[in-house]
Amino acid sequence: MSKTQWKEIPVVPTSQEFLDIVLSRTQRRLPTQIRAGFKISRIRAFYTRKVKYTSETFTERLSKTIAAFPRLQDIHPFHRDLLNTLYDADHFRIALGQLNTAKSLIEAVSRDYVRLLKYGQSLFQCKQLKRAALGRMATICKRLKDPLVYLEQVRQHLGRLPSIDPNTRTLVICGYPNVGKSSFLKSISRADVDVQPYAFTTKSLFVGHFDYKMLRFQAIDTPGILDHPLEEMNTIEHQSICAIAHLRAAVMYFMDLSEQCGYSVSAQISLFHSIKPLFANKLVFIVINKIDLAKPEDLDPATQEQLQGMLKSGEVELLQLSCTTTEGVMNVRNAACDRLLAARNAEKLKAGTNSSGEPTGRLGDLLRRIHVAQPLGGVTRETSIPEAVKSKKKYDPNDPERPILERDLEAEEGGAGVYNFNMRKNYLLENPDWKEDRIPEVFNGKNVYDFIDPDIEAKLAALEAEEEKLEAEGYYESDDDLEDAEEAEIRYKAELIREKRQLIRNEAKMRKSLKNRAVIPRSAKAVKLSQMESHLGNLGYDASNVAARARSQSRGRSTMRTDGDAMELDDPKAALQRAKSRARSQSTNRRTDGVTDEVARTKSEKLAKLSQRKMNRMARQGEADRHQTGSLTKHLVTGKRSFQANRR
Ligand SMILES: Nc1nc2c(ncn2[C@@H]2O[C@H](COP(=O)(O)OP(=O)(O)OP(=O)(O)O)[C@@H](O)[C@H]2O)c(=O)[nH]1
Ligand SMILES: [Mg+2]
Repeated sequence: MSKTQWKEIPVVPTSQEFLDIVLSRTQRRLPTQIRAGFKISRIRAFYTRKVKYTSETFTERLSKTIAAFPRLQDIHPFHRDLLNTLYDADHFRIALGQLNTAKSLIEAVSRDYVRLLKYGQSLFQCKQLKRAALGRMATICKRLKDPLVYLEQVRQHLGRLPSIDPNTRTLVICGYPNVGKSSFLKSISRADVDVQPYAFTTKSLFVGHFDYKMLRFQAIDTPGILDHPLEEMNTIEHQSICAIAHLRAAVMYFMDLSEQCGYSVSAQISLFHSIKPLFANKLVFIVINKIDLAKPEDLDPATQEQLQGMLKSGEVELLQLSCTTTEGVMNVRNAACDRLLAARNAEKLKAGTNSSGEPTGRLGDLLRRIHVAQPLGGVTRETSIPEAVKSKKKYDPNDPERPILERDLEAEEGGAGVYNFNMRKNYLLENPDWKEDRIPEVFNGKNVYDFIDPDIEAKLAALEAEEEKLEAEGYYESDDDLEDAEEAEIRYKAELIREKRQLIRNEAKMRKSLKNRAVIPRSAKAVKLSQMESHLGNLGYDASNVAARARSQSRGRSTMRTDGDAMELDDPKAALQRAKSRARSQSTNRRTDGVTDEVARTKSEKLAKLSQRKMNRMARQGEADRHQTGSLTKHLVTGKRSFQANRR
C-alpha cells in the first residue's frame, strides 16, 4: 500500500454516528409501507428485507473501514515499525479485529432473525422481530465505541505522517538533539521544519525533497537521540531509530563540536558507537556542523583521537559544513548523493549474480533453459548447391540462345496493339490437343458449367438398366397388390391405437368437467315425496297427508286444465305457460336442464361463453377508466387560443 492511500482513509465515525448512518440509510431505502391487511407473506418479506439490508449496510461499512487501514503484514518493515512505535501494533490489530468480530456477529444476528421471521404470524410479530434484530445489531455497534474512537485518531495521525518512500534514494539525518539537523534539511530542501535553539524541537519524522543530477532524492530529518539503551528511549527517539534501521539510505550522523547544543562531544561519539549496529550495510557519513564555531582541528588531541577512531571503525567519511554560513552545505549534500548513487548502482549490478559473477535467480534460470546451437563434434558439412541453380544463366537480350519471351513474340507478330497473346497456350489439360477446343460458356441462356456432371453418362446408363429390369419383372402391370398382408396389419393396429387414444382423451375431458362442477349440497338435492314420507315416519311424525297436501298446492299450472289435451294444442299461450312452469318446478340443476348428453352440454357452454364475450368487451366504463368529470371552464375550451393558453 502506498503512502498516498493513507491520506485517503475515510473518516471513522463514532459508534453513535455509525448507528445513525446505518439506520437512516435503511429507513431511506426501505420506508415502512406495510399495513395489517396485507398478505402475511408480503409482510414477512418486507421485514426480512429490512433486517437483511441493515445487516448488509453494517457489514459493508465495517468492511470498508477495515479495508481502508493498512495491513501490518503487507507494508514495508519501516512503516510497520513506525506504526508500531506510534500506535502500538497490538492495539491497532485488536481494534481492527473487534470491528471484524462485530461484522460476523451482526451477520449471525441477521441470519437468526431472518429465520425467525419466516414464522411470523402477524404484522405485529414480524415488526417485533425486526425491532429485536435491529436492537441487537445496535448493541453490537455500541460496543465498538472505543475501537472506533482509537481508529479515528490513528486515521488522523496517519494522514499527517510524511510520505516516505522506503525504496527511493534517501538521506537520513540523525544525531544528538539541537546539533542542527533541521537546519541542514531546511537549507537543502524546501521542507518547512522548525529550527529552534533548544533540544527536541523536532518530535517526529520530516521529509524534504531535492533534485540532484536530474534525480529526485528525499532527505529525512529525524528527532534527536540521546545516548541511552533502546528500552529507555521514548516514542520520539524510537522514530529516529526506526528510520535509521529500516531505510536503505545514506545515514548522515550530525555532530556539533562546539557543544553549543548542550551535549559534550564525547557523548556524541559514544552515541555513534551505540547505534553503529544499525548502520550495517549502509553508507555512513559523519557530518560536523557549526564549523563557524568549532572545527575538528580546534579539538584537544584526546577528542581528536576519538573522532579518528570513529572514522576508522568502518567505511565512514567525514564531512564539514555550517548551516549558518551555508559553507560546505552543497558539498556535503553532493558528496553524500554521489556516494549513494554509486552504491545503489553497484548493488543493482550485483543483483542476480552469485559470488563468482554468474547469474542467479530468475535470470540464471532463464539463461540455463535457453538452448544455444552448438557445432557437431568437429564435423564440417559441405555446402550443397542444386544443379539447376548452378546452370542458371543471366538473361541477356543480345544472346541468340536466350529463352524466348512473350515480348519477343510480340515484336515478331507485329508489335504492341496488333499482337494478341494466346491465353490458352499454357493450359494444363489431359490432352494438349484440347487446348484450342471451343466450349460455349452460356448456352440457351444458361451457364453451361452449372450442368456439367462428369458421371452423367454412367448414371443414365444405370437408370436405364434399372428401368429395363423393372419392366421385365412386370412391375408396372400390377398395382393392386401393393399392400401386402403385413402392411394391412400395421394399419389395423394403428387404427386401434388411434381409437384408444381418443377414448382416453374423452375420459380425461369428462373427468375435468366433472371436477369443475359445483358440488350440490345434500340438502339441496331433490328428495322424492315417498322418501320424505318414510323419513318423517321414522322420526315419529304422522306423514300420511304430506303427499296429499303437497299435491293439493298449486304449482303454477292452469287450474282450467281438463283431461283432454286438445285444449293445450289449441292454445299455444297456455302451452308455453305450462312448459315454463314445468321447467321451473322440475328443474334441479339449470346447467343440465334440457341437455341430453355430455357433448351437448360442452357445446352449449361454449356457445354461452361466446355470446358473453361481446358483452364483456363492450362492458360499461368503470371507475378505473380514464374519464374527465364535469365540464371545463369555458375560457379553456372556447375562442381563439393564445400561446400556451390551455397549459394550466
Ligand atoms: N552557529 C551555528 N548555529 C547553527 C548552525 N546550524 C544550526 N545552528 C543552530 O542550532 C540550533 C538548533 O538547530 P536545529 O536545526 O533546530 O537542530 P536540530 O538538530 O534539528 O534539533 P532537534 O530538532 O531539537 O533535534 C538553532 O538555534 C540553529 O540556529 C550552524 O551551522 N552554525
Ligand atoms: Mg530538528
